[in-house]
Amino acid sequence: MDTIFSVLFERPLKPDTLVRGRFKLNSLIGKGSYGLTYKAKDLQTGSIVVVKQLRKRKRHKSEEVQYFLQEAGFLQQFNHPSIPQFVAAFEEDGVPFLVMDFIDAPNFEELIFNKNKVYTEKETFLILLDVINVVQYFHQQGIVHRDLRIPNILWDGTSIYIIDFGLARLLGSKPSSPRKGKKEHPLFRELSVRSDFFALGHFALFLLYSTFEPASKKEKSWEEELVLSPVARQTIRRLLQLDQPYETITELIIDAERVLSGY
Ligand SMILES: Nc1ncnc2c1ncn2[C@@H]1O[C@H](COP(=O)(O)OP(=O)(O)OP(=O)(O)O)[C@@H](O)[C@H]1O
Repeated sequence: MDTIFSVLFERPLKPDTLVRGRFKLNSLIGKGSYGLTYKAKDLQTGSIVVVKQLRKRKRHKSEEVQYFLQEAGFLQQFNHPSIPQFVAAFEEDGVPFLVMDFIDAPNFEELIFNKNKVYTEKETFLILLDVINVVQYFHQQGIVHRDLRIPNILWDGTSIYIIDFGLARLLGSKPSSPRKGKKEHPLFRELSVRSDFFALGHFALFLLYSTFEPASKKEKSWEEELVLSPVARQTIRRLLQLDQPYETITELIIDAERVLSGY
């Protein structure tokens, strides 16, 4: 039986644990509030996979289990080279697991802050356009990601990947309870395509700021600090909903292409 202690201080499964007689765990790669994530080997196919395990304290909350299964359902439904391929979803000893392909690419948080990569306006908009094409794929299926942050967007130098559909929702579904203890701008979690556009505005700013060298200690706004072409600035203003927000992704694609046509 689970004690309160074992639920609150859940230990990750040990390396070499065999889950479902098929997935051999290698290392723990993430410990979020919702689950534990491992890199593992699929002994059936020989591929490297990611195994997500829902946390004990979430297993008794039907809403959390439902969202965990929903993430599995979305991955199963998707068939896109830039989204991890679904491998399996199952329960073992009452614990829900989700398995997907491992994507061997760094995310933009690592690229910018650990590898000190820098992105010009042109590079930023080329990458942004690739991200937008993937976002368009799931928006067309009525799904919003709601967590398009730099750790969830990966880049192997050639291709973009979007991971972590844990907060993704169907447009028109019932909003879930706000995440406890998380201070976040309400626009990030809005159940509309605008929340993904808002996040893409921040994503673009992270890339653009990689070239920024502060000239003074005084903090200024991004519009004062970054040297951008007028159309790039306008696109970001609309993504951040400082000007008329984009209603559809097609309008956004047109503007991103306009930025690139200036080069
Ligand atoms: N399919 C995948 N391929 C490669 N790495 C992945 C994949 N899915 C997740 N990861 C990596 O595993 C780690 C854990 O990811 P996870 O989605 O569980 O979220 P988290 O960031 O730990 O938690 P939270 O989203 O709750 O803050 C992250 O470093 C993420 O980059």
